[in-house]
Amino acid sequence: MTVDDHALPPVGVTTEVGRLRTVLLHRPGPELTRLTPRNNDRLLFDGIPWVSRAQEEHDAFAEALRSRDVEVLYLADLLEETLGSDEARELAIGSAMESLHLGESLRAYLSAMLFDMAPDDLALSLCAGLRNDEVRHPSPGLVSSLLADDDFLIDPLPNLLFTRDSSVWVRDHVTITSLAMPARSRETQLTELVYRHHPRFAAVQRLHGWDREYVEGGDVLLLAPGVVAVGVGERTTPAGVEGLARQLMSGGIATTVLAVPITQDRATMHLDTVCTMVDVDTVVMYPNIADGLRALTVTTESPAGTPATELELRVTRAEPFLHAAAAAMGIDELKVIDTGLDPTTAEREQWDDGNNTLALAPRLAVAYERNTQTNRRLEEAGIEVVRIAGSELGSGRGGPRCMSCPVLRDEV
Ligand SMILES: NC(=[NH2+])NCCC[C@H](N)C(=O)O
Repeated sequence: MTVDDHALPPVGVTTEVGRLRTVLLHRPGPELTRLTPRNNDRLLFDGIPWVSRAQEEHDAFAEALRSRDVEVLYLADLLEETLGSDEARELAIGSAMESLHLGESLRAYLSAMLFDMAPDDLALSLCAGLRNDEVRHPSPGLVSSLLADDDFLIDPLPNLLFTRDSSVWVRDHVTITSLAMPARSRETQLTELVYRHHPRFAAVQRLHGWDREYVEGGDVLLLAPGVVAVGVGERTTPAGVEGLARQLMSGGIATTVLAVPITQDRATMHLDTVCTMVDVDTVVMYPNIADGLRALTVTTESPAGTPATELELRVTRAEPFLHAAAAAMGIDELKVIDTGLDPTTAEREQWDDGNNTLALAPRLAVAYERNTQTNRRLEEAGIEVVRIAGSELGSGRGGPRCMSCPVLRDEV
């Protein structure tokens, strides 16, 4: 099949705040029903969400975007469409069957069973997982007899909800990230599959990959065209930021990468849990860290086109993040909206993703309604806030930015 590139919908993102045109979301589905008090920590949820309410909240989020002319793509739809191809189906099943828990007989049986499934059922099994007692093996072998009924043969992926983390668009390239926590590592096998095999993305160039150094999308902030900040902490590793910087610079997609160390802590797992952009020169930032955040600036003298591994990188000493960012962006000052909150309120609202806003355009951002004080301060600073409910969605520790992967934004 040859693809006419011109017929494909446009893609590309150069900043955090250009008018949002197309976004990738994942409507929470049956994978959330897999969460129990015994597995929620391992699966990176802080509670057990009420699933139907989480879906209502998510539908309202999607509707808030659509009503502002944003095209909403759903990961499950793209995955199902992708799995129509035998090649994609084989790859998807092959990588889901790599788990060492399975053993040869069960692996062979399951692979055949999955291959016979219709694309929608297969997509469901890959996302919601498969339990031992859900497989009707006519003569259960050693492994399925020894495993408990409720052991997962394919682990569920409740964090698919946070589409921000599993891919990042930088200009017209898509970065397939590599997720650090075992509970999430399969997610990027699925995003890579979609970007590789779905006809909509047939002309798109991919960077990085699910099997490379850890880089998570929540750590990546497109400060300005060609200037990318990358948080380094619990998720993205030092080697991850170097790997990404090399590819962005080799491809001529970025000229400067700021590596931003963040505390290795659940509350600050990604840079976007403490800092997001709401205008071309303005961020909202968790006040308890605003002064302490630092950055190393990475640039290169090697010309674009130099192979990523051969690029000579120049790295500065760590300096205050706000200075480094402004210098890299070529502006006098990167403004911080001072939410002015007392440390306890700030800590509570940061935990509930108060700083995790999704810009729909300069000075227009989606935020969880529960963070009343942060939102009031944003409005006082002239930011229009689109409030959404997130009492259930937030139990996975992610806000509007985490739950969205922008695919197309206007340039600013
Ligand atoms: N970009 C983000 N801040 N994503 C939040 C991800 C939350 C998810 N439960 C995790 O722990 O991985």
